Amino acid sequence: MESMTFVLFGATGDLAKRKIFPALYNLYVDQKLPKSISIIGLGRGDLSHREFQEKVKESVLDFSRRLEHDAASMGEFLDDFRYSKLDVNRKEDFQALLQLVKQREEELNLEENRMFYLSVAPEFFDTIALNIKNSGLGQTKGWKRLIIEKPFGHDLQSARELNEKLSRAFAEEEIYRIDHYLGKPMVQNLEALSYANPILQSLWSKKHIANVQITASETVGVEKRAGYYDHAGAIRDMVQNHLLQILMMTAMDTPEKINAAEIRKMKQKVMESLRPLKEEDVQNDIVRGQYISGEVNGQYVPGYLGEPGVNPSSTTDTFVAARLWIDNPSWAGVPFYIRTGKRMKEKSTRIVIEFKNNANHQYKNSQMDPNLLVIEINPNENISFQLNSKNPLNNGKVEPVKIDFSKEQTEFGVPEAYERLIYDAFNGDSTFFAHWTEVELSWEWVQPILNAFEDNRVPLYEYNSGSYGPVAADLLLLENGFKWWLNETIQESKEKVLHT
Ligand SMILES: NC(=O)C1=CN([C@@H]2O[C@H](COP(=O)(O)OP(=O)(O)OC[C@H]3O[C@@H](n4cnc5c(N)ncnc54)[C@H](OP(=O)(O)O)[C@@H]3O)[C@@H](O)[C@H]2O)C=CC1
Ligand SMILES: O=C1O[C@H](COP(=O)(O)O)[C@@H](O)[C@H](O)[C@H]1O
Repeated sequence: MESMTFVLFGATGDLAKRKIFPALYNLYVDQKLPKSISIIGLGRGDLSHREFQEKVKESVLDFSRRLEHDAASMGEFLDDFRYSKLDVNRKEDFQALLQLVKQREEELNLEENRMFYLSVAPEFFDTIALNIKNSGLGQTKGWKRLIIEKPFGHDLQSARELNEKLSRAFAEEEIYRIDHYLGKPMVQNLEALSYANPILQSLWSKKHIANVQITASETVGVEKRAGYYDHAGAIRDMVQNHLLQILMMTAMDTPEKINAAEIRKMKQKVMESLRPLKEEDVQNDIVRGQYISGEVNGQYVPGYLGEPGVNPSSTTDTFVAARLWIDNPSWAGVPFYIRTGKRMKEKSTRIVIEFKNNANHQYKNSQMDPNLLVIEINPNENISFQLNSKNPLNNGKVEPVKIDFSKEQTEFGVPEAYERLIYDAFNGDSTFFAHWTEVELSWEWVQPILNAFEDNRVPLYEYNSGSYGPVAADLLLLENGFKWWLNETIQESKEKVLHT
């Protein structure tokens, strides 16, 4: 891998502490960091290089998936880190940064490859990009790349404005927009499931699939992020980015070649075929909810309006469910249902593919469950297939059987999303980063929902913490003769589990 400089804006923040430093450490242990690298952390406070290295070490000890640490190699890892004080609005701080970057490039004999990671509030993205350009940091003999965190804009217009500003300093192919769901192994696996399994490829369309359900439910509430969340809601926090990205990855046609350009082209086609929401569709196809108090995992928790920092009369959505239609030859007529919510009964991100069930027509009086393909993304990673089979222990009755394709976990766990994504960015592989066109098309689809929420044209249903969300979300499926396949309903089936 080429030598490089990694500049981290927001190096004293929460994301750096919990995700970015542990990811860099695990990449280092797995020998996936460039052999020669200079890592420069930035924050507004006064910190010596040594104090900063201690902070990095603490975060690795607290949050790394690896629990064993060798002091000598930890020392070597920390040696790559330096700190520079920087306020995004102070041009002279960018000059000081440039001097440090150059000094380290000389000391370590690095190529002039520079990666800038913006782990700061989004309102700083454009100022930083501009200052990188104007200070000379962006003029390199090698490459330059920009990694940015979400949220990418607050609505369609602000996203477009932001993109226009960023594009004055960085070309599209230099921008890596992080959507950490795209770093999850099972999401990355979606394209392989179809191209590597001809049997699935032949089933993967409206001919055999009755509906697709994508769920991202969480047990946590708003936690300490009310300042951000109360202005964002589930629609901006989860739907516009993560859920639509999963939808694209699930519904895309198999690309001719497996590379970033082809995969992104296929994803874009899905978004282009997504039926736009008319004003009246929003009321019919979107369900909005907000949690009230209840019990989660046996513990009483307050409602959203009682959370610290939340406006007591807030109408922010903490739950959204939607019915979507992809009007292309593969999926016309197949409803896609998505839903996400905080303070729900279980933490579960998964895709359930329900196959068409002709057996009940052919064999009168039989009430067989449909075949289901369940792709569990988080917290467990697993693929299972539900078939119907005779049970010799129940008078040969035909019952659902779940076949489980789980992989053994290693002692250190699998690389986290941030490890995979940072590694890909080091290598210039943008396959699992969101392209601007995808982001723009996602905002275009979401914008009528934002307008309807803003104007209160969609009811705001209360749901109990610890529940599966408002009943209206069940009706969304019932209208088409379906139901949400919950973890517990799938597991209610007598299980015969075959491990690969
Ligand atoms: N935390 C998370 O789990 C997630 C965060 N994100 C996104 O990541 C980004 C960072 O989030 P997070 O780490 O939680 O935020 P924090 O508030 O914890 O940290 C913000 C960082 O920005 C720095 N900063 C603030 N103002 C300035 C300024 N004027 N000039 C230079 N630096 C400044 C802070 O430095 P100082 O210490 O000097 O104040 C700090 O390092 C945001 O875009 C967020 O939306 C995305 C997904 C998850
Ligand atoms: O981006 C976000 O994702 C998390 C959920 O991520 P997961 O990997 O635990 O599924 C969510 O809690 C947060 O509100 C949102 O900003």
